[in-house]
Amino acid sequence: MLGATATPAERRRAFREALASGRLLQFPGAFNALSAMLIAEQGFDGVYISGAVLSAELGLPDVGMTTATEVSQRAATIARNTSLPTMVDADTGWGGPVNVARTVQTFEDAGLSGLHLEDQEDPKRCGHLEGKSLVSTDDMLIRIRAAVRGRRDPDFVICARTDARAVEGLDAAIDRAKAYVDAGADMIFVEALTGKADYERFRAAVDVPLLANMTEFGKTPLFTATELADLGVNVVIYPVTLLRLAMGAAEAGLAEIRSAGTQQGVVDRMQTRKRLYELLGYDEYATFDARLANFRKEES
Ligand SMILES: C[C@](O)(C(=O)O)[C@H](CC(=O)O)C(=O)O
Ligand SMILES: [Mg+2]
Repeated sequence: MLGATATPAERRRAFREALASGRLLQFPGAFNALSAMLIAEQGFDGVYISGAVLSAELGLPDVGMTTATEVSQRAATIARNTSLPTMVDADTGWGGPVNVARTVQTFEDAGLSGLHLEDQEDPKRCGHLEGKSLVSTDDMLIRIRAAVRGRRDPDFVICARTDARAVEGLDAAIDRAKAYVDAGADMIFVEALTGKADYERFRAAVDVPLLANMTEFGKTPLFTATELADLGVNVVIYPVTLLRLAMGAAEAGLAEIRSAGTQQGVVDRMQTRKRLYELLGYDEYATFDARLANFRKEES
């Protein structure tokens, strides 16, 4: 009830401890607070907050048009409603070094547990599309150092994403990742790898936690959790999965109403009112304030 029971500091500590355990942590992407609550209820390790999803939610392509304020407000709403650690996509950090430092502080204040910054040039794009261009390694090091300087809670995780695999090749991507770690990155997001051999090379070369992106319709095969754990990956995100599932169901439902003139045929695919109320914890609110108890008569 009333959102997270753990403080942001406790969640950051828990995230650090979970990372140190070496086991694979699964972070599905939440498209709103309610989906984050579902992720927690289903026993996942954390919640990912995707730039692609937030831009789509605003009706925009994922090309860096969102503002730090828009993302932090939405991220804060999600973080407030889960006791799990939350990782947010900070794209290219929204500007130069001082902006990046401020971005880190904004996300700390928003209750997040960590963020990732990528080495693309603006306008950035989805890491699985063609035509990406990167900033130089030196410029990315400036970004990372600025993020580290801005951080006030040492448990806040600063993850550096490299998009270099698809642009400069595997060796260059590994060299960049090592330099990013030397500059203070706590974790490396290895974007758009093409197979297990790529992960093996990264794992052997880099000794901080690795994050794998299991986005659908991209360059990376959809490896299972067991496969990723065997590769030594520490965090796996499923960034857009819930949005894609929900939008697929919404499209089918709208088509059904248009063709049948009623939603009756798709009611059995819906989350029921009862499940929604369970997830939102209506009963706990009713216990907190007896005047709310009459909500409980709904059974379907
Ligand atoms: C992880 C990602 O940065 C995101 O914003 O969720 C995207 C996901 C996607 O577009 O499928 C990415 O660039 O991989
Ligand atoms: Mg993104």
